[in-house]
Amino acid sequence: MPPASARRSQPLLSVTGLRVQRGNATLLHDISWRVEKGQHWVILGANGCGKTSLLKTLTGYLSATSGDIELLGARYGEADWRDLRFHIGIVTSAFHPSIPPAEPALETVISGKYAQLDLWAPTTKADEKAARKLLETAGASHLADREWIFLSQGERQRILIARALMAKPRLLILDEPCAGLDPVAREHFLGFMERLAQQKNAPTFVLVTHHVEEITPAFTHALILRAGRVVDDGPITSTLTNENLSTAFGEPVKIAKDHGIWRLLFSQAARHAPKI
Ligand SMILES: Nc1ncnc2c1ncn2[C@@H]1O[C@H](COP(=O)(O)OP(=O)(O)OP(=O)(O)O)[C@@H](O)[C@H]1O
Repeated sequence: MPPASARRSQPLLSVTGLRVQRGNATLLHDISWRVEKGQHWVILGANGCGKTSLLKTLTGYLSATSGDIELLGARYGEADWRDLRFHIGIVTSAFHPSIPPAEPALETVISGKYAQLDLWAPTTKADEKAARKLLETAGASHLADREWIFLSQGERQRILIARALMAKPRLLILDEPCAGLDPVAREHFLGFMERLAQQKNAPTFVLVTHHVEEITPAFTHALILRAGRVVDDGPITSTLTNENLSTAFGEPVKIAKDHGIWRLLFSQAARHAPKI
């Protein structure tokens, strides 16, 4: 066993020289990224910058052309990615169509323990108890028996977070969790996410978004992407700069904090002369 000092320094996730190529298209170029325990990250970038490709590669749905990914010291390719995937919870609207419309929310949550969509395994009393507790954490106890088809967007996101937490992941990826939420539902959801991230023993959060307003105080670090490359990564205070965000979004922008909320300011010209 390595000495205690080495064990302490092992990152939760380490991505080195990751390149993903499909045909003539290079989706990700030489991505290196290191996530330590206790950090919470936001991945920011414009449409098409490679966020989804990175998430798919981390969760084993897209294979790397070259480079290394290590999760808790286990290297993809050497360890079975299906085992590694249990340590990564992911909440994405891409799952929505795979959830049986008549499945009650409680079962959707329980299915997370088995990393399964469309639960078929027999459930135990202990699973049910754990799922009810998570529904309570998500402020969704009242939805336990409600069928998926009837849940609102905001309710679905909470149920999917509770579902992801069922497997006790070390890393929880939230892929644009506020997409489709009205402004009030979004504020409530951000408050819920913030409380969850601040909890003792919370997994490390990775929030994927286009919107700096969604970066709540729990987030400590940012990875900024542009056209499949890292623009910058590191502590929020040094990465959320006018220069990095202007590069990321391909337009001069300014970043400011207003009553504790990050905002991106555009010049008037951006609205009146859209790029076509
Ligand atoms: N299998 C593929 N073959 C070729 N090109 C692909 C493939 N998958 C994705 N791409 C391209 O790679 C680029 C990055 O796509 P990706 O979905 O990762 O972007 P994104 O940052 O998630 O975008 P958005 O914010 O719009 O969801 C896009 O230009 C996309 O068209």
